[in-house]
Amino acid sequence: RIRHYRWEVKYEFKSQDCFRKLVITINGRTPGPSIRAQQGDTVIVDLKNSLLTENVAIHWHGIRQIGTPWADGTEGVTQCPILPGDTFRYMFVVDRAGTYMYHAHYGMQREAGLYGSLRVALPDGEVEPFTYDHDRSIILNDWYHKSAYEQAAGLSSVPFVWVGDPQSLLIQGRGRFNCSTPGIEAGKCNATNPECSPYVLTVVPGKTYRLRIGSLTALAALSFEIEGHNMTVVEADGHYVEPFIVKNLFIYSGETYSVLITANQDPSRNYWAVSKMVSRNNSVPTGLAIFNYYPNHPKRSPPTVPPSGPFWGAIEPRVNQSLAIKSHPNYIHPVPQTSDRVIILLNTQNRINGSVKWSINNVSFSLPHTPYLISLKHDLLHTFEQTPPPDVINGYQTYDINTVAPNVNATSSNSLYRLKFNTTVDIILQNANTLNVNNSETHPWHLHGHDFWVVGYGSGKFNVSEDPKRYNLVDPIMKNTVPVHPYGWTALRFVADNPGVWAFHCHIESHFFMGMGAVFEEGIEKVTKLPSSIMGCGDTKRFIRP
Ligand SMILES: O=C1O[C@H]([C@@H](O)CO)C(O)=C1O
Repeated sequence: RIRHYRWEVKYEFKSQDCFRKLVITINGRTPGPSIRAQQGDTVIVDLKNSLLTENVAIHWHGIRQIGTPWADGTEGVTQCPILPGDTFRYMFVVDRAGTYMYHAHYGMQREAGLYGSLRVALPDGEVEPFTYDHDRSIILNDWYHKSAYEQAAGLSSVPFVWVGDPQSLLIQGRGRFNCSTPGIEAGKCNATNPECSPYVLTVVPGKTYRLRIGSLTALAALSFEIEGHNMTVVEADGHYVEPFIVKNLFIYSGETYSVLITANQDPSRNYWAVSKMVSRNNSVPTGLAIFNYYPNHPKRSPPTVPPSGPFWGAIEPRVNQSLAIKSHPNYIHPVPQTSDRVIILLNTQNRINGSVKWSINNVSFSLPHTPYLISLKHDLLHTFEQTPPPDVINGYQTYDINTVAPNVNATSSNSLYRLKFNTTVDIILQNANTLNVNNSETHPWHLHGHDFWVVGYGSGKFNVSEDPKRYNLVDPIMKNTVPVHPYGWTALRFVADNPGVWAFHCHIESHFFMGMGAVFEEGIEKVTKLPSSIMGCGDTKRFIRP
């Protein structure tokens, strides 16, 4: 079946957290319309760019784009940006049921509000390995009052201006900013604006809800909980997990989970649903929604103080949750027991020409002006640097991940990794100290075009000969986004079997902007004729005939 959507993207003034600012909407909304499809459907989105003075591109997060690598929506990698006034057609097959998302993948537009959810149902006659009465989706986000431009300009200037903490946390597009904060321009903030009234999730006592939770934060790692209710985690990034129960769910930008919640508490009142920023010391107020027991009034505030959530700095519970996520025993995708290539990606914060950057193996990633997919398919190899980045950094064995590096300089490059088609690749994400003493951050890494097996996590420095012996090669979960915890490492395995060019990057918007990413090419010779609609920038203009 075909699911056809017509979207118009434009700037509008909105008050998501009571503070009025310019946001990017789809058909007047942020989050944008939810895409609902069934496994095997073809999704068509005709996207009209009405931003007037700004390009756009949308990425279908978690959709592997098998056979349609040009529809991945990653500006600079798989397509040229969509110009103002143009309408671009995204067309792709959703080949696997699960919980996915979409969002802008151009500059820092995602944090301007261009995102939404994409839910793929099972084919007729198939059932999930769990039961529930109702199915709901929410997206968690953080929210900044400064424009994406101001932030991007700050991040690329000397002296460097960091984006700082978000002003609020949104649950399904609604947050609360304290309008009495000193310095707020008169008329900019209105605490009674219905646009910022809390999101309400209404439940019927006794019923069980599948809540699909996604995070598209620009920066924040989150803990999500519903006061007084446990949650059973049953799905992660489109894969069934061996169910486990949590009181609070840690969720990183780019991840999705399904949890089951039974409305089994005192039905005479409402409860708070809370998102809290963790992993960085912060004073961002928690995001609040109302878990409304029918027939109580949906706007009635719960009689209790919202739960304050876990301590921001506790790493252990977050690592423990990562370790708890395993494949559901009846849905194991067997993982290859050996790999053909091991790439160790050392994550470092660096300084280049006086500005702060992030690098992988000392290479701070920058996008070329001509998208790789087109360059590689049409032999425009002069459009990016041909020396590939290293599989392991020189001196990795002796690199001290626990201190600020003695030499913090890195180089900037738009080179990419070329993978042999159908080979099995291990990626070790190795975390390290930042430019600040005693500091290492959490980075959620997202791979386009694939799911990978998460074969291991560890603390400290990855040991090339010993740690692989402890990999989970029995029932590892498959995901498309995974955290690397402070001072730790995360090991992934995937098969390079999807012809195309795929971004792999930290899903923190400013970190990718600062160079925290890489690109993989595989099977470019198997990619069929590229649609001319993705062309029009850089050296691709030569393919457009009058
Ligand atoms: O990339 C980052 O830069 C700042 C800080 O390290 C430098 O100001 C920060 O907290 C980041 O995550």
